[in-house]
Amino acid sequence: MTALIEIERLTKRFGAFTAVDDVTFSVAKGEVLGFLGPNGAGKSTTMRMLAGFMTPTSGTARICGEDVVDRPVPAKRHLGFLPEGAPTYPEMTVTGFLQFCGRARGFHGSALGDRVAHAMSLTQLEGVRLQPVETLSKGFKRRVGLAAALLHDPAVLVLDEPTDGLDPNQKHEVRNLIRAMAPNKAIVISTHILEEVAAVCTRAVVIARGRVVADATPAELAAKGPTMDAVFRALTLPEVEAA
Ligand SMILES: Nc1ncnc2c1ncn2[C@@H]1O[C@H](COP(=O)(O)OP(=O)(O)OP(=O)(O)O)[C@@H](O)[C@H]1O
Repeated sequence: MTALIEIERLTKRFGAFTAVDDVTFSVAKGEVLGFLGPNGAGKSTTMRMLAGFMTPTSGTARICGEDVVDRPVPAKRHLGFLPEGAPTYPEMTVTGFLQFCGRARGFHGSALGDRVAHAMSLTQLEGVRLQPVETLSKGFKRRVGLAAALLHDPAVLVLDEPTDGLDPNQKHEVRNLIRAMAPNKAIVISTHILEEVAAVCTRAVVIARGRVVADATPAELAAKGPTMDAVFRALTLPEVEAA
C-alpha cells in the first residue's frame, strides 16, 4: 500500500526544549491514524510541521511524495489541514470565508460555488451560511474549519482535534464523515478522546514528551490493559513508564 503521508525522524526544538523528538510514521490510503498523547506531548507541533506551517529542526515529512519543506506548494495541493482553534478572518460570513479559501485553491465561477456548497453540505453548515464566523458557537466554528479543509477534496487530511467543542450529535456526524471519506484518503486526527480511536481510527500512534511510545491498531492498544484509559496512562505517564 502506498503511503500518502511519510514522516521521517521529524524533530522540533524550541531553544533547549525538544517538543518533537525523532518522530517517524507513515499513513497509507484508507488509513485513519489517531494521533494521541497528553497535553503538551507534541501533537500540534508535529501536525503543523506535517502541514508545512512550521519548519522542522531536522527530519522530513512528505505528502503524496512531495517534501513539505522543499516543495511546499505541490505538497499543500494534496493536503487539507484543520489547525487547532477557530478559523481566521472571523468577520467573514461562512460562505464568504469558504469562497475565499476556494479562490485561494484556484476555483472560480460555478466550480467554486459547487465546491463551497458541497463542503457546507458535508459539514451541515447551510443554516448558518450568511452568519459571520465570529458569531458562531465553538462547534460551528470547528465545522467551518473542517469545511475549509475538505473544500478541494485532498488526498491527505490532517485534522487537529476535529471534534473539539462539538456536542455528541455533531461528534457523531463528524466521525461518520471521516469514516465515509477514509477509503479514498490518508487521514490523521489528533484527539484526547480515547473512544474516538475505537470509533474511527484504523491505527493509533501515541506520543509522550515528543516521542512515539506506541504505534498499533486500536484492538492491539486495548489489549494492553483493562481499559483504554489505563493503557493511555501506562504509556504516557513517566512514573508508570519508569516503574
Ligand atoms: N512556538 C513555541 N515556542 C515554544 N514552545 C512551544 C511552541 N509551540 C509549542 N511549544 C511547546 O511544545 C510542547 C508541545 O506542544 P504541542 O502544542 O505540540 O502539544 P500538544 O500535544 O498538541 O498538546 P495539547 O494536547 O495540549 O494540544 C509544549 O510543551 C509547548 O509548550
